[in-house]
Amino acid sequence: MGRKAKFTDEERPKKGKGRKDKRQKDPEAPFKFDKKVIQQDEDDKKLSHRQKQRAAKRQKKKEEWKEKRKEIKEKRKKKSEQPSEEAQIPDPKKKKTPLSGASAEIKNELLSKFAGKNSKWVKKHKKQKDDDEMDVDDELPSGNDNDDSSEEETYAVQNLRDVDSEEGTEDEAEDQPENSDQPENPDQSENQSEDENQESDMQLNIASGDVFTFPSEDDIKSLSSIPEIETRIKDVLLVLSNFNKFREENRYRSDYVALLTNDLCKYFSYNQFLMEKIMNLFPLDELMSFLEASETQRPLTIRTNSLKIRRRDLAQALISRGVNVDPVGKWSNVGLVVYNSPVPVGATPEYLAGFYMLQAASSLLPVIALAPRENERILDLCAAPGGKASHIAALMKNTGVLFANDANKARVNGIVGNFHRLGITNSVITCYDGRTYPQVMKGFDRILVDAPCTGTGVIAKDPSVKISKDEVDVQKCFTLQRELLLAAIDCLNARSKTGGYLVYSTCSILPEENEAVVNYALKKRDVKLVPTGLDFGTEGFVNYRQHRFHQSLNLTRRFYPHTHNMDGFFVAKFKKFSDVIPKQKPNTTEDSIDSGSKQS
Ligand SMILES: C[S@@+](CC[C@H](N)C(=O)[O-])C[C@H]1O[C@@H](n2cnc3c(N)ncnc32)[C@H](O)[C@@H]1O
Repeated sequence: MGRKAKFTDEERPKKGKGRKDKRQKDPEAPFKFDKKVIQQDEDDKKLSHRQKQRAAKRQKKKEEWKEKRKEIKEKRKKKSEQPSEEAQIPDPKKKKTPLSGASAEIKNELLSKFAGKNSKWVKKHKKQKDDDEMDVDDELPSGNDNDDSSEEETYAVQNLRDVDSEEGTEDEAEDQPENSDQPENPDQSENQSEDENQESDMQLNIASGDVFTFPSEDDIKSLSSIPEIETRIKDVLLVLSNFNKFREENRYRSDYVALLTNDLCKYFSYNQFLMEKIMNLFPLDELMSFLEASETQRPLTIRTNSLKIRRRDLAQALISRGVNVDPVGKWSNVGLVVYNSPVPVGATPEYLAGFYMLQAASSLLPVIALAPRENERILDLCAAPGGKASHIAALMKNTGVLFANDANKARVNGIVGNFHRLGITNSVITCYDGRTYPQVMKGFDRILVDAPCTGTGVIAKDPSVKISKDEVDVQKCFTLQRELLLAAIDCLNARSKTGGYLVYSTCSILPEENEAVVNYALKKRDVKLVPTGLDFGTEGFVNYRQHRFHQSLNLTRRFYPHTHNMDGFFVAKFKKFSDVIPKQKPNTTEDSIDSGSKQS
């Protein structure tokens, strides 16, 4: 591909205005041109109040960035004058990422960053391992006094496309190639200094070496080797990291984004639909972290069946068989991570005796949020094969009644088998379409809706998701999810003395299946969101691209493989106030968001 064009730090020659340029006004002009004041005045007249606020915010950010970049550059310069041994000796312990092996220093910098978040988690976890006594084995939920919360990283919804859309439509952005260099992700404060470091590193690389030249159509078509794609991904990431500086003349951000999407699809074997969905969710560096984390399965975890054994005793029994286990974290008093095992963990005598259930760490979360109590009447609407339902039964200490339902007959057999093995005696297992459950039974104190979904949070477990999902699948899922959620709310007893709570969860990371479904229910029933009780995880989206959800959506929680070292997961907890069905509002913008028609 046509590489080797060199960029210098010098100003680019000013280009004449193209056709589109003339048509569109330039939102960045106040920060860019010499005619600063005049332009500012002009724009002030044209911009709305909100646009002006945004512009002012962006300018402030940009100035801060400039200052910081300067500082970082100086620091780096000093550092590079005294080369450290560390920088020259490769660390053999460093995690090998799927993108390792490509040539540029840029890539190493980026990669060390990608691996960094998980390694932080791992390190912390190791430290916790020492601290976390095996005898933290109360039978009740721990209340999630989780130290992991300090590691929690909140990410802005913004990403490449959002940066564009903040300026207006994507088309508008395309029309203004000169000015599309926004400070990326202004809300992403936690990652900002890391990003700055990274960017300054990349700039130094640029100053000293090759720079990416946009490939021709033929090059794109003919390119097939993975290392070449890998290098190009790095190059395009670099260009996008400082678009004004590194872009090619007459190339728009959208050209690079399209190229990146195409290459990421090839490199990670996704269809374009899902890759675009994921790109909409994360800023660039986080996108890479997510994609890489989704290539590796999360650690195997098991849940101690507290009806039969204490976690400490189970751990001892397994350790004596050579199974290396550790508490999953302070947030759970029943979860154990299995590091390695000389025997199949699903066939040990302890397993057959019902001492534990094989369960992903993420699947403990909705039950912790549900917080079942003894002697309650609880429904698990989509229960098969019974992982979460059996956890609920254990927390109920086999008292009260647990209704475990699933629409799939074959899968219901799985519930029966597991409940027998685990010694659950307080359950009624049913096989109904959950949407019809209000006609079967009502008046539950608590309900779990662990809804069927696209599985975009568990790509590592089921890589077929990468190529098998399309828009229709997503629509089918969120339609069913909405119906199941409304039916479940109708089954809930608003006057329950102990409860009136419902937890909605999915193993999808798509807002269409999560925040949008929850937002829909908030309008259709007399329910409110309450805190999940999970003090780690990332807040659910209140703003997602052009969509605006109810403010309380920040009480929901998102979990990601790259940030929490668990499958991608979503948890929301509702409290029901009455059986009143709110009057249908006339169609508003938000209604169209809820209908999913605007989801892109
Ligand atoms: C994510 S899985 C549930 C996993 C389960 N909660 C556990 O922890 O083991 C979703 C389940 O929903 C069931 N399902 C799909 N459509 C349903 C419907 N209309 N009513 C009830 N269950 C349904 C599927 O058969 C599947 O078992």
